[in-house]
Amino acid sequence: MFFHVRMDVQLPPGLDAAPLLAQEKARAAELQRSGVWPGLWRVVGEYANISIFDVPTNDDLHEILSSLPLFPYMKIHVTPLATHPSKI
Ligand SMILES: O=C(O)C[C@H]1C=CC(=O)O1
Repeated sequence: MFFHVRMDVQLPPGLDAAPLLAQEKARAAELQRSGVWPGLWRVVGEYANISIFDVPTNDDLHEILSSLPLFPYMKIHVTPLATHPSKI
């Protein structure tokens, strides 16, 4: 099942984010290599991304998103995707 996910990152001022960003990058790479995170784009001009996740259930997606080291600092909006009847 595909999900369109937008993540907006808001780091608190004064936080030393370097270790967190390194952990996030490693976790994102792991999830991309495993195939569950097939799409990841930066939103131009914003500290945000648009992602596609391919996971079996809502619960799986929640588990993955909440495992991200930046999860406490992101506003996340999820759109579940269904097959379009006109898709060939
Ligand atoms: O930078 C971001 O958009 C937040 C997050 C998503 C992937 C990643 O490496 O960091």
